[in-house]
Amino acid sequence: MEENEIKNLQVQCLSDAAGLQRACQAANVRFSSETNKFLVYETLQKLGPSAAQRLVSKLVDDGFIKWEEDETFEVEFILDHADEDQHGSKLPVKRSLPKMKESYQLSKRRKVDEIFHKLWCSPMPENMSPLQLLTLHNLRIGVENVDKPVVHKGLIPSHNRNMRPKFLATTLNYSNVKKKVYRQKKLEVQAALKDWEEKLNAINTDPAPIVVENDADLEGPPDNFVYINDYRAGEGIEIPQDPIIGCECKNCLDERKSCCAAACGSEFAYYKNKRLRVPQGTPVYECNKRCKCGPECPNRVVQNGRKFKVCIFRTSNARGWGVKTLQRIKKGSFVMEYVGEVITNEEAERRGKIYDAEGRTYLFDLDYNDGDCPFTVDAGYYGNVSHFVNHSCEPNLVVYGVWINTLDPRLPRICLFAARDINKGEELTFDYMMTGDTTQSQQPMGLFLPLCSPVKDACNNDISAGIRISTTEDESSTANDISDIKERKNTGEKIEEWDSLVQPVKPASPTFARSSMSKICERSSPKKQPKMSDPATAENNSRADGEEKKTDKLQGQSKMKYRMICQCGSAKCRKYLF
Ligand SMILES: C[S@@+](CC[C@H](N)C(=O)[O-])C[C@H]1O[C@@H](n2cnc3c(N)ncnc32)[C@H](O)[C@@H]1O
Repeated sequence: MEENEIKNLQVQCLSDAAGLQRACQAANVRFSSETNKFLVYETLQKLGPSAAQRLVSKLVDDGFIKWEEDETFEVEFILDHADEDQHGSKLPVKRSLPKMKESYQLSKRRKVDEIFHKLWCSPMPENMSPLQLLTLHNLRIGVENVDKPVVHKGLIPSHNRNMRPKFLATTLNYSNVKKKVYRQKKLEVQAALKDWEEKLNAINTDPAPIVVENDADLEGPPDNFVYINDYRAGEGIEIPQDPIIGCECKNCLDERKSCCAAACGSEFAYYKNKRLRVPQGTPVYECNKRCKCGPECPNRVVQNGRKFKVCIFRTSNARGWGVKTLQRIKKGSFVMEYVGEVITNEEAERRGKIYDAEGRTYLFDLDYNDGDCPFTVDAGYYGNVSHFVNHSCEPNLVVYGVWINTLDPRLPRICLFAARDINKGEELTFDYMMTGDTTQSQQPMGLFLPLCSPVKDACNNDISAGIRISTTEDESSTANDISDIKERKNTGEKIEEWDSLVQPVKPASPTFARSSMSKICERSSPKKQPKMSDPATAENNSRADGEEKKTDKLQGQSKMKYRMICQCGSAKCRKYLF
C-alpha cells in the first residue's frame, strides 16, 4: 500500500465480535487477552513499515510505551517460526500471529514484525489496552503531501477535528448499523451471562451466591468450564475422606491445646470469630467428621464454605475475567477455596504444555515438599469461582494449606484468606508466583501430622503456602480479635508473634512463608520458582518453559523466552506474570 493513497484501515472491532472471534481463531490468537495485540498488529501491517514506525515513535515520545533500551528480547514462539531474510539472519515472526502478505517485501515485513514485537514486549500504561493507546493518537499520515486526507476507519482519533466531518459523512450509516449490531449482540451476551449465573448458583453449595457481570466487552460465558464445589479426583487418584482421628472436646477453643491441630503438631488456627490467628505457612487442621463438636465449632471454617458474595466480572485491561467481592471482608477471614481436578505429576506435565501454548495458567502445584510434586490441582476445566481469580504482585489474598477429612499430607486443601481488610467492590487477587523466604521461618519445620498422617514418610514436609501477608498493612482489628488476645493474656497464655495479624502493630517488614509450597505456575516451570522481585531480576529468572535462560555467547547478551506481561497494576508489580 502506498502512503499517498487513502488508507481504509478497517480492523475488526467490537461491533462485529463474531467476525473478530473468527479472525482471531484463524490467526491462532486467543480471543480474549491477545485480541488487542492482534488488532494492533493488523493495524501496523496495514499502515506499512514507515507509518507504523512513526506511530510507534510517537507513542514512545509521548511516554505511552517505554522501550527497554538495552534488552534483547527473543520470544520463544518467534524462534520456532523464524523466516530467513536475504542475509540469512533470523526474522522474528510471532507464531500466534498471521504473517504479512507474501506480496510485501521481506524487509518491510521484518520491520513491522520488529516494531510489533517491541510493542508486545514493552510495558504499557496501566489499565490501557494497546488499541486504546492507538486511538489516542493522530493517525493521519502523509496528509501534507496529498490532496485527500488519509482516513483510518475505526481508529479515528476523537480530537482530530479536520478529519471528523469527512469521516462522519462517509461512514454515518455504517456507524449506525454497527451500533445496532453491537446493542443486539450486547443483549444476547447479557442474556447468556444471566443464564450462566443461574447455572453456577444452582451448582454452587457455598452459602454466598455468585454474580456475573460484563460491562467491558462482548465476551459471553466461557466454554469448557464446569463448576465444581470440591476437589475432583483425576484418573488414578484417590482422595481419602476418612480421618483416622477426631477430637472429643466440649469446647474446642478452650481446649485448643489438645484439639485436632495440636494432635497433629500444629496450632489452633482460628480466633473465636473464625478469623486466622496463625501466620502463613502454618498448616491448618480443622475439626473433622470424627470430632464430637458441632458445626458452630470455631475450628470449622473452610468446611462451612464461602460466606462472602462475589462477582465474576470482565476486566477492562486484557486480563479476561476476574473476581471482586461484593461485601467488605475483614483480614484473616476465609474467602474461598481453590478447587479443581487433582491430577498426577505426569498428567500435569502433559496438560501444562497445552496451557503453556495457550498462555493459560490454572495449575496449582502442591509441591510443598520442595522438589517432589506428587499432585497438582488443575482448575482449568473443573473449578469454582477461584478459577477466575487473577494474579497480583500485591495481592489481597493469601494461601493456606488446610486439612479436614483428608489428612494425607500431600493433599492439603488450598484456601484463600484475606491478607488485609478488603473493601466492597475490590478485585480479589493472589500471587501466582508466591515465593517463600525460608530464613524468616516462624515455626520449626516438620511439625505436622505425626499422628494423623496415613503417609508417615511425608510427615516432615513443609506445607507453607508461600504467600506474603504484609504486616505493614493497616492493622486495624476487630473488638473480637482484641478481646481474644486479651483473654489469652489474662489466662497467662503466651501471645505469639503472629498475633500481630490482628493487633495494631507498628510497621514491620513483610513476613514470608517458609518455602514455596504451592503455586499457580506454568506447569513446566522449575520446582523452585525464582523470585521475580523486580524487573531487573526478572530478566535473570528462568523462563516459562522451565529451562534456564540461554546466554548468547556471541553477543554476550542474555536472551529470554516469552513471558506473560503482568497487568496487575500494583506499585510493586514485578512486570511479568511468569
Ligand atoms: C487463573 S486464570 C484467571 C482468570 C482469567 N482471567 C480468565 O479469564 O479465565 C489465569 C489467567 O488470567 C490472566 N491473568 C491473571 N492475572 C493476570 C495479570 N496480573 N496480568 C495479566 N494477565 C493475567 C492470564 O491469562 C492467566 O493465564
